[in-house]
Amino acid sequence: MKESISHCFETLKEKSPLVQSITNFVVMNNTANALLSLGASPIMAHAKSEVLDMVGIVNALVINIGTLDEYWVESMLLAAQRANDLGKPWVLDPVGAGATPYRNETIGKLLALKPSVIRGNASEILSLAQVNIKSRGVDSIHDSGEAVQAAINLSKEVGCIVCVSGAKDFIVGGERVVSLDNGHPMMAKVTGMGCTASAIVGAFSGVEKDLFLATTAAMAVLGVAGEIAAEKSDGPGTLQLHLYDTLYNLTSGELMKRMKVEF
Ligand SMILES: Nc1ncnc2c1ncn2[C@@H]1O[C@H](COP(=O)(O)OP(=O)(O)OP(=O)(O)O)[C@@H](O)[C@H]1O
Ligand SMILES: Cc1ncsc1CCO
Ligand SMILES: [Mg+2]
Repeated sequence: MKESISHCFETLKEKSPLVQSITNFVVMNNTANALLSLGASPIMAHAKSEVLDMVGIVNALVINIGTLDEYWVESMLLAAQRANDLGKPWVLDPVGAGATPYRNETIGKLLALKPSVIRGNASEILSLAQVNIKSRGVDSIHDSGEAVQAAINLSKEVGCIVCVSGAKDFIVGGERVVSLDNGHPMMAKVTGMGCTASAIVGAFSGVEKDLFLATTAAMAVLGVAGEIAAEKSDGPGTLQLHLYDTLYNLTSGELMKRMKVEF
């Protein structure tokens, strides 16, 4: 698996996938910069007048409901349907799932369109799997390990790959589960680190057809880059900056050496 992940990483650098994000106002800049540093090419586009054409030219689509509103939700549904029609992968980041009825209703509509990959924190994945939980905004109040069974159920129900992020990241494809033990607690103190994770999952999905592998590779790269960056940082501000530099300079050798992956 480590070799396949490393190969995926090389392919991404070589192909520089174009990734469309319909994402939230908070993280547009962070995620675009992270994708560029990694070697992918970001485009943020949500106008209903262009969304169908845009999905036509990109390698993957990421839909993140962080700062959703009525207009944006219509764009998201149009874009997801278009990606399905064209057989292109799309990633759902269900930010703040469970926090309000409007978020839940929107997530229901997006789930009906069957995302290729769902990436969320533990509280969000528990909420999507309809485990009756309380959620408190965008930050998880559960450990990722608590949401693994929910992720398995969700993966089977929707027929997609599910990633639960947190101290450990779990990637689930039906009965297959992989865990990654990289990263650093300070990563949770930079806004939109999870949104960046989802964007990177989009980038890998744009170059690797095996979406279980693509998702695992994406989370391994962010985990490894995050922990290297954290070692050089005094706090979340410099972590954000060091993350770009680390993504830019990361080699497949360093990735292989640092990656802690378990079945
Ligand atoms: N305690 C931790 N230890 C190691 N890595 C962590 C920890 N918490 C988060 N991470 C890493 O941070 C990244 C983002 O995951 P997180 O679960 O915090 O996303 P999120 O809650 O959706 O974030 P946001 O909503 O701010 O975008 C992942 O790569 C994850 O592995
Ligand atoms: C803080 C915040 N609020 C809506 S989206 C977002 C970014 C982290 O998910
Ligand atoms: Mg999130």
